[in-house]
Amino acid sequence: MAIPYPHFFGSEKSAMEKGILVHSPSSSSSPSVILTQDELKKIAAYKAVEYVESGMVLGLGTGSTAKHAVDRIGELLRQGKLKNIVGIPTSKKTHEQAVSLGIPLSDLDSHPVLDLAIDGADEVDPYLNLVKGRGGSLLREKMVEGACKKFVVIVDETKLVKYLGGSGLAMPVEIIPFCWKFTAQRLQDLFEDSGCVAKLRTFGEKGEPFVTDNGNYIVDLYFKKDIGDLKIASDAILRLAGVVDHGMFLDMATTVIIAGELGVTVKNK
Ligand SMILES: O=C(CO)[C@H](O)[C@H](O)COP(=O)(O)O
Repeated sequence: MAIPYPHFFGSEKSAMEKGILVHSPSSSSSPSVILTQDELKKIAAYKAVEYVESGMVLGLGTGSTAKHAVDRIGELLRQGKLKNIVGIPTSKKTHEQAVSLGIPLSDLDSHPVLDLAIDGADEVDPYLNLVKGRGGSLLREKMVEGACKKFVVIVDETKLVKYLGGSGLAMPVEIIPFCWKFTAQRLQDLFEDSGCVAKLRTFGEKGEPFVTDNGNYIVDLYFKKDIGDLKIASDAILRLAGVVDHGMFLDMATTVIIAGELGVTVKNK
């Protein structure tokens, strides 16, 4: 059940202190809350940071939701409320953000086991399987988050889907640049029955290929129908030479925090 915002923050006043817009219609004793999508992301992120304890080795996610969590960790370190944190960033962008906030950083070579990772997601299914990587960082995210004892996912409610691929938006696959058209075609053929269309991710007016932090390309898969058994789909993609990894994060999330219009819901595995 969702915890409504004023209750979630302790009171309407403390919700406002945290920068959350709360309206109390004079005709009603129960206040309503109007929140932007970014405010919802921030609420989920702040809730996740409550799981962080001093001395932890932390996976730092990538994207607009994870950014709020990293900012909050930096703030708590600055205030002395958290101490001895070691962060392992999941992208160059998050690395830069963490450095700017003074968060001490390390890597998986030095810290192969992490206490906790916090990251956003593009889709969350009812079994807490995820699609990630629309921000292009899926490979490092999967490496870091796969090495964590706990993986807390933070989303606003628009990310909830009945099945992965169900949003109609991209399911990213990281591939090597060599003969990318060949690999993209093989990926599309693999999911022909689901009406799959594979598109190279590009950016800018000239449509340059988007290049990941690892020097690879991303092919986005769009499905018209459910792709069925996710483990079978995952294995089939990973068997293709030329594929590095895909954005399905199966059975990895231990907790998902969902911020919605009516409040925050925490789902545990
Ligand atoms: O997987 C990711 C980046 O590779 C992001 O976590 C995902 O795209 C969600 O992003 P946002 O929080 O901006 O909605």
